[in-house]
Formats: sequence, structure tokens, C-alpha cells
Amino acid sequence: MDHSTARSLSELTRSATLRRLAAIVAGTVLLTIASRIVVPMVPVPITLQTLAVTLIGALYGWRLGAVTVIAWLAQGAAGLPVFQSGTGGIAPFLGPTAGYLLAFPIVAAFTGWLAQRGWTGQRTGLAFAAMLAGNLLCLAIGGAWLAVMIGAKQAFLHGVAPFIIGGVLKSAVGAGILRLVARPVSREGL
Ligand SMILES: O=C(O)CCCC[C@@H]1SC[C@@H]2NC(=O)N[C@@H]21
Repeated sequence: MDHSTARSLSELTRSATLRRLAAIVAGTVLLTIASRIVVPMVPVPITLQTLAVTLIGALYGWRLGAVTVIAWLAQGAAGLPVFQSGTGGIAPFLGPTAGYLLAFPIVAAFTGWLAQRGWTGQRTGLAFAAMLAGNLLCLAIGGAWLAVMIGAKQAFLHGVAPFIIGGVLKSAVGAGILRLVARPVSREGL
């Protein structure tokens, strides 16, 4: 490989890395904004977090999607007020919403994986199904955590059932956004 080819390759790598870093920052900002759009409920509030998480997965691909959500979780764990209603620190990882927090990177990876297989963009039915599957996965993991804390019946009544219709609506909004903005994610993601 000659000198100029090596330099072009290293410039390409650097610009791809910068693009990914910018995407991570943008994704964590989006998640923080979505966490501030809250209808307070006890023990689990309504938020726009699952919309943000599933969109990040679908737009970034499974790997960068999961990394972005993990970066946001790390910001919260470090004490930044990025979780629902401006909470942060270690307490949210021990409280009733910890299961949802831990589910978020898995959900981003899952919707990203589906998007990389074509469940996105102009294929609105598939995009909706991917977003809905992500929302339901989040409720399953979050509800399972809550069940350990307050019992299965209460967890279903307070941590799953109230969010199903919202999950369907958020999935429809997400699929609409993907239809407008997504060029189909390549199999590699961003
Ligand atoms: O502490 C947090 O920041 C996480 C809050 C989790 C809220 C969950 S996410 C799934 C379900 N849908 C909602 O609108 N709220 C709950």
C-alpha cells in the first residue's frame, strides 16, 4: 500500500469514528429529552424513552444503538440527571424502574438487528412490528424486575398493562418517523 492510499484510509477511519461519536452524543441527548417528557405515575411513569430507544436502534443499527444507550446509562450512573424526570445516580438502578433501564440497550440492539434485516424505512408494517416488539420486550424485562420487588400481579397491573396502548402508539409514531427519515440501515449499521 502506498503512502497516499494509507493516508486516505486513515482519514476515512477517522471520519467514520467522528461520525459515530457524534451519533452517540446526539442519541444520549435524544434519550435525555425523551426522559424529561413524563406523565408522573407511581411506581413507573409514562415517558417517551422507549420511542427514543427503538428509534436509536433502528437508525444506528444494533451495535452502535446498544453502545449509545449504554453511554446514556453511564451518564446517569455517573450522576447526571438524564433519567426520567431528571433523576440520575445509582438509586434508579436499584429502584422499581431498574428493569426498564437495563432493558433499554437490549431493546436498542434488538430493534437495530431487525432494522438491519429490513424491518425499517418504507416497509412500514415491518418497521411498526419491530418497534412494537422492542416495546413489548422492554415491558417484559422491566415487568419481570418489578415482579421481584412487588409481586407478579402488582407488577403486571402497575408496570406492564398501563403501557401497552402507549407502546402501540409509540410504535406507530416510530414507524412513521422511520418512513420519513430512514434510508434503510445497512447490514453493518452506521
Ligand atoms: O428510571 C427511568 O428513567 C426509567 C423509566 C422507565 C419507564 C418505563 S419504559 C417502558 C414503559 N413505558 C413508559 O412510558 N414507561 C415505562
